[in-house]
Amino acid sequence: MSQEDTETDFGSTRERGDEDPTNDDMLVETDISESVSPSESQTHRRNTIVRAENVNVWYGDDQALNDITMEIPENSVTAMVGPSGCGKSTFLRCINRMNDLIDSARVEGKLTLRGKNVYDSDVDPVALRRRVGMVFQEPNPFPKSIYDNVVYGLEIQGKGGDYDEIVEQSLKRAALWDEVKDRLDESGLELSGGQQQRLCIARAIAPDPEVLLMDEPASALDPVATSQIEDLIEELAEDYTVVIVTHNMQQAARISDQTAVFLTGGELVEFDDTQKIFENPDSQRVEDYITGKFG
Ligand SMILES: Nc1ncnc2c1ncn2[C@@H]1O[C@H](COP(=O)(O)OP(=O)(O)OP(=O)(O)O)[C@@H](O)[C@H]1O
Repeated sequence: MSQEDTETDFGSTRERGDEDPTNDDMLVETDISESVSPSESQTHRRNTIVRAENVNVWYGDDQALNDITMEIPENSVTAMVGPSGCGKSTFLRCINRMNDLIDSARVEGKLTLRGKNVYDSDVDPVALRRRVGMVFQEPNPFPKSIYDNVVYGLEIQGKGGDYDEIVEQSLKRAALWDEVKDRLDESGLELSGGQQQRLCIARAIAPDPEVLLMDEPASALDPVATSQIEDLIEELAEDYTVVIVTHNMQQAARISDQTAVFLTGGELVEFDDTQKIFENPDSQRVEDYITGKFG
C-alpha cells in the first residue's frame, strides 16, 4: 500500500470518513522517501495520517526538537519514549499546534495531517484540534456534571446532534458508562482519578477526532486504573490514531504498535515496530536506553 496522504481542508466542517479520493478538493502528495517510518511491518499496510518533515522547535534560543522526520500510521498506537526533556511532549504539541499557546515556542518544518500542513496560514487551530484531540497527564475534568464534561467540546464548537446519544457512546467507548450511567448529573470532580481520566478521554473523543494525543495519561493513576487505561487505548486504536507519550517502557511495549525513541538534544534516534525497538534496535544508544543503562 502506498504511504500517501490525502490533503484536506481544515477550515471546512469536514467529517471523518469523507476522504473520498475522487473529491476535487483533495490533493495527493508524493512520497517522502527519506522519511523515518516503521519498516517491513504490519504498520506498512496502514496509511500515513501524520507526517513530520524536518520539524525543528525552539523555546527562545533553546532548541527542543532537532530535525524530526517521521510518519505515523493511522488506526494504531504510536508510543513516544525517551529521557526527561528530550522533546516528547513538544512533538506531541506540534501535531495539534498546542505550542502556539507558548509565546517563546517557534516551530519550523512541515507537519501534515492527511497531507495538509497544519502550519499553513489557512489552517484554523481550533478546527485542527477538533480533529486532533488531547488527553493530559493529570485528569482535568471541568467542575461540571459528567454529562456536561462530555458535551463541552461539542457545545463550544457549536456542533449539533443527539447529545444524549453522543454522551452514551463516548462514555461507552471510554469504558466508563456502566460506572456513571445512573449519575450523569453528578460533578466530574467526584469521580476517582482513573474514572476522571476516562471521563477526559470521553470528552476528547465526543467530537469524533481522527487523532488522539495522550501525554502520559496513566502516570498519575494507580496500577488498576493504569491497566484499565491501557486496555482502553488498545481498543481506541480500532477507531482512532493514538499517539502516546510515556515514561513507562513496559507500557510502551504492551500497548503500542510502533515506538519512537527520542534522546537528549531533541533527536529522534529510532522509530520502528515496537517489537523491533524492544528486541533488536538498530541503535546502540536506543538499546542502552531501553535496557535502562541511562535515562
Ligand atoms: N513552555 C516551555 N518553555 C520553555 N522551555 C520549554 C517549555 N516546555 C518545554 N521546554 C523545554 O523543552 C525541552 C523539551 O521539553 P519536553 O517537555 O518536550 O520534553 P519531554 O521529553 O516531554 O520531557 P518529560 O519527559 O520530562 O515530560 C526541555 O528542555 C524543556 O525544558
